Order: sequence, then structure tokens, then C-alpha cells
Amino acid sequence: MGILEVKDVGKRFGGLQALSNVNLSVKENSVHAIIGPNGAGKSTLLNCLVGKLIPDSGSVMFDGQSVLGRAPFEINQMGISRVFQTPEIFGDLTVMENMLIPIFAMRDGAFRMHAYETVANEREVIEQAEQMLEEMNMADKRHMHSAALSRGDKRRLEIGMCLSQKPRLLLLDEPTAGMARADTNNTIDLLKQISEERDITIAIIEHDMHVVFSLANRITVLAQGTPLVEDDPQNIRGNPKVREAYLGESA
Ligand SMILES: Nc1ncnc2c1ncn2[C@@H]1O[C@H](COP(=O)(O)OP(=O)(O)OP(=O)(O)O)[C@@H](O)[C@H]1O
Repeated sequence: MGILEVKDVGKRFGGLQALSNVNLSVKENSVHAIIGPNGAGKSTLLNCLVGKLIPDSGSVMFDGQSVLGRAPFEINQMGISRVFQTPEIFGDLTVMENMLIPIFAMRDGAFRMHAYETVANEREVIEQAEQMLEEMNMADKRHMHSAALSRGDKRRLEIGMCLSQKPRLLLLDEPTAGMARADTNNTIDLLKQISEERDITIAIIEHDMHVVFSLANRITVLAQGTPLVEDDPQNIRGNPKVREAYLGESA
């Protein structure tokens, strides 16, 4: 039994069956990649996991509890944290101010833009934020405006903000999209370190096969809204069905 169990999930948009019979079991403390060609349904599936979409059929269980019908913030409080394609940080705030927001939200149960103002003097919250910045290797950038950070550092900050909420499952939606190779490699190293050092499960949607094969210990291939194969990375590489699904792409 995985920490995340998706059973027979279907989702239709008008005449388009975006997902059908999706089954997925994500083992605790694994790094599970969900890959597939454009339009395969990866983002739709992810949105069903975090409450942004409600499937038409099937079930999504996290740690034995259904996430269906819960609002995104409730699912977040259950222990699922999501990293978006474009970093969701507040560019006008400093690195430290950004880091304060989710820690306050976790304590008080809401994620609000002005949150840091009301807690800026609270020692305990500041100490937690400082510690997370240390762990993310960003302490020296604490006073920088977040908009001025490199793409890799924005991602690093956002991942730190997610981790400060102590999630049990981190969902990443193409975390290296649009990055230069150096930033991509830094992000790979950071995610490797997180999965090795923390009691956390990672599920990642990713197009870049270098990232997928550097990180994942389990891979599900989606094609036309349904899982084509789920296996260990070494078996996915040579799988003819996967190559066929990716015809014209590099699997
Ligand atoms: N809100 C929506 N309304 C209508 N159709 C949608 C909606 N969201 C997604 N789709 C369609 O559902 C199918 C699956 O889309 P989805 O974005 O989940 O695929 P994907 O695997 O994430 O693709 P990509 O790799 O290009 O991001 C596509 O045909 C897409 O056009």
C-alpha cells in the first residue's frame, strides 16, 4: 500500500477523455516520476491530486484518507505540498520574508500575503525560517529581493518554502522547465539530497529525461490519459511501448 493510492481515476473535459482508468501507487519515501508525451494527462492528474480538479470517477487516497472534495489548502494541511512550473514566490519580498510566510501559515492554518508582517517579530518563526534558509544554502541571500534571484535559486527558495511546512509528499510539476543546464543540475542535486536526508516522498512530472533518470526510482508512463507502464527506471529505458509513445521524442 503506497502513501498515495490513485484508483480508476477518470476525468473528462467536454468531449475529451483526458484521464481514464488511472491507477497509481506511490510508495512512501520513493521518488516516483510521472512521464508521458504532450497532452498525456500529467497535469490533469496532478491537479486531481491537489484538489484543483475533481475526477469524474475513481478515488485518490493519501495516507489512507480520501483527498477528493477537499479544498487545496486542506490537502496541503494533510501533508501534500506542490511545487509549480513557475516558482510561486513573492518577487517584491526578500528571501527571508518569503520563507516566513508558509511557516506562519502552517502555524495558523492560512496562507496569506500579509502574514509575515504580523509575525516578523516572533522569534520562533524567524528561527525556523533561518534554519530552513541554512538548509537550502541560501542564508547569505536572506536580504535579497526574491525577484533578483537566479531561476535555480527561485526554485530552491520555493522548495524550501514547501519543506518548511514539513510535507510528507512533495509534488513537483516540471521543476526544471526553462532552466539552463547548471540550474537544472543544482535542482537535481537539491532534490536528491532532500529525498536522501528527509522522511519524504517525492512525485515528479518531468519532461527532461536527464532529470527523470537522475532522480526517480519508479516511473509511470502516461499515454493518452492512461498508464502505459509502471516500472523501475532501467526497465523503462528499453521498453518498446515507451519508445513508441515517445516517437519523435527522446525516451
Ligand atoms: N481545463 C481544460 N479544459 C479542456 N481540456 C483540457 C483542460 N486541461 C487539459 N485539457 C486537455 O486534456 C489533455 C491532457 O492535458 P494535460 O495538460 O493534462 O497533459 P500533459 O500530459 O500535462 O501535457 P504537457 O506535457 O503538454 O503539459 C489535453 O488534450 C489538454 O488539451
